[in-house]
Amino acid sequence: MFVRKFSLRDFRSWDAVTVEPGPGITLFLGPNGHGKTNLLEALGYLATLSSHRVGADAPLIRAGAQAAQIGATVVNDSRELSIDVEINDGKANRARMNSSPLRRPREILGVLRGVLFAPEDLSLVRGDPGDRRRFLDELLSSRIPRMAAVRADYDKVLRQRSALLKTAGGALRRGTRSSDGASALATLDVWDGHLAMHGAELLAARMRLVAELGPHVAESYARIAPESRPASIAYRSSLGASMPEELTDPGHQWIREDVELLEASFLNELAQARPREIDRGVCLVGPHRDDLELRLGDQPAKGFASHGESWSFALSLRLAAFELLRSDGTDPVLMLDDVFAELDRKRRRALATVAADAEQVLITAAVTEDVPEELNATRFAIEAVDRPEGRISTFR
Ligand SMILES: Nc1ncnc2c1ncn2[C@@H]1O[C@H](COP(=O)(O)OP(=O)(O)OP(=O)(O)O)[C@@H](O)[C@H]1O
Repeated sequence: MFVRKFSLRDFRSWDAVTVEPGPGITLFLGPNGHGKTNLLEALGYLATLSSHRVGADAPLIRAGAQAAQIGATVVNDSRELSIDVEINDGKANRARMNSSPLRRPREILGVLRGVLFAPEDLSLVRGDPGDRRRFLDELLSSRIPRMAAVRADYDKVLRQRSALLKTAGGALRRGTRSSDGASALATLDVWDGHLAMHGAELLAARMRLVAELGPHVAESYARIAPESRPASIAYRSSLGASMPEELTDPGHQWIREDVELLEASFLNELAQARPREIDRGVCLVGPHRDDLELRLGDQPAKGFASHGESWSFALSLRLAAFELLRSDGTDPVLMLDDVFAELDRKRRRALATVAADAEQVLITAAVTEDVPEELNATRFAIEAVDRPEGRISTFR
């Protein structure tokens, strides 16, 4: 797969630009802060509907503008598809495919499959579980676009159920069964059912993903840091003792009934956790509480891995995602945001080997010396110029 053309309007520091990168390697060069990462961030947004740098959409809209637009024409197996997204300030975003409006932006997921590796990825190793859950869910939605809807449904139920837990908890603490509290308790069972249904589907998909990703992570890490200890990953579920043990075996062959089994286990764990949940007013069980455990040898990477090991692990996770998407039959677009300067010679070479072989690679760097020579690239020089409307990025 490759992006034949992409256009931005009022995205970050870009007012209007169209880029035709072509397959192979493209290098975006320019001084710090001149708008290189903004280009990859925009493509990353088309691939995942989120930024790898910020949680909210507002900073993506150019200062002074009302909306940002990102569009791309993607070539996959000689078939072209165009997608575009309008990011709005204060109202819902909109998306189109081949110029036809879509009901929901998430319907474009899966069209552009990309793997973006950036300095922020250190948080995959050192950050909160939420960063790792996001990594898994974005990869899931890229491989199985329907999973974005499952995640959205789960989140919706989670919000409703959490609100109910607070109402129920408040009523019980006051010692009176106000009508609000009583009806909250009565309807919790129904919400438990919804949460377990969507949650089991998400959980099963994540567990299968981790089982498939594991060997790729171990292999990538061994290639990047052969002198280090072996790297492994495991899914840590909040179902605790209710989790059926056979499902945790990475070699387990999943069948439809396994999801039903997970759903029953989920309900069981919810029943046990209910007094604690009502007491604390939060939902303590489910995929929103889970983590992807990263280990080096027999130690957790978080808190134990050195800076270099953490970088290698983060890179291995992204390379594993790349290999997994590739094994599905399509090379994803590989985006490397200012990462070579952070890597030592050996790790640069390992990354360069993968990049040299990918269908399309988009790289940002401050200077050409940062990029390994073997990545012979088409180059675009970027600079920011001061205009009455602000500092705007352009191609030199
Ligand atoms: N919403 C926005 N509106 C206007 N300009 C913005 C907006 N968000 C960010 N910028 C500008 O974009 C620039 C940063 O761009 P970017 O992160 O792409 O830099 P870069 O070239 O990748 O730099 P580095 O090499 O340091 O990573 C900054 O000058 C910042 O002020």
